[in-house]
Amino acid sequence: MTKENETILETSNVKLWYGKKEALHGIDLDFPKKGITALIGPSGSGKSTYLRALNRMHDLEDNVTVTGSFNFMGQDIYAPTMDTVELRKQIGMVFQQPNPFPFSIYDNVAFGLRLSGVKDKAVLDKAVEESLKAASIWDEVKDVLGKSALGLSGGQQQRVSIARVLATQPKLLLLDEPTSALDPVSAHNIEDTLLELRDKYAMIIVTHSLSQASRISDRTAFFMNGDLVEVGDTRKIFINPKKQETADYISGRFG
Ligand SMILES: Nc1ncnc2c1ncn2[C@@H]1O[C@H](COP(=O)(O)OP(=O)(O)OP(=O)(O)O)[C@@H](O)[C@H]1O
Repeated sequence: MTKENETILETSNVKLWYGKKEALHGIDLDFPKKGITALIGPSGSGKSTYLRALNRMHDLEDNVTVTGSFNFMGQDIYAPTMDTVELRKQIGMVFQQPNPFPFSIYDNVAFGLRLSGVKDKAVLDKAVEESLKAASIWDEVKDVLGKSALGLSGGQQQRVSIARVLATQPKLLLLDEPTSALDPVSAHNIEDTLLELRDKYAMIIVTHSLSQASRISDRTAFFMNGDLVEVGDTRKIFINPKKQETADYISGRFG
């Protein structure tokens, strides 16, 4: 099997500058087609900066320079011809704050498909139902699909945000601290949802919670000061890391 059959995304020598400040110093990191990779590390280590580079979120900011290679299933993410709207359908993002649009639950989930020109009600109905089921929130909202998503709890809003991303059939999900704004029960529900999705999707999650990383991720990458210190099987990183910095961070000696 070639490497491309096993990996969904290969990044190498990724550097990123905010103005003149170099925030990423040459990250080499690949991701398998299925399963969860957690990005951990102290505040300011570059986890979110790296994550946001993967679906070109930095294009929306001034004064950011990105270099390096980003091979997403044979496509160069930073190719000048890349359609970033299409890219973000394939590489969807879930943010720290649940961010439903001020529309009905149904319209939130159907949003991306309608943007792609899908008008057939039966197709939309099916996609909305399947996405809400996959995000483990169908039973809670199936009778109120016409109501505003803003009326839901934070945890429910976050699962609707996940459903909205899933509706466009992404290959890779980026999750930037998706539970840190939620109460513990809602956070636990999101973790369960991600575990349900891990056999179908590649997911990359930035988390400050080491216990969350150890509970849900298959692989863990440890970032520090804009460098990738080490990446490997989560159990190995937590039980027997190769690098002293990783061991110090895992054991709570800093960060
Ligand atoms: N928009 C920005 N402009 C300038 N510098 C930034 C910007 N965003 C992040 N940085 C800097 O880049 C570095 C990496 O930040 P980043 O947010 O990626 O770290 P992080 O590991 O995700 O941190 P946290 O865990 O606190 O979210 C930090 O030094 C940060 O101050």
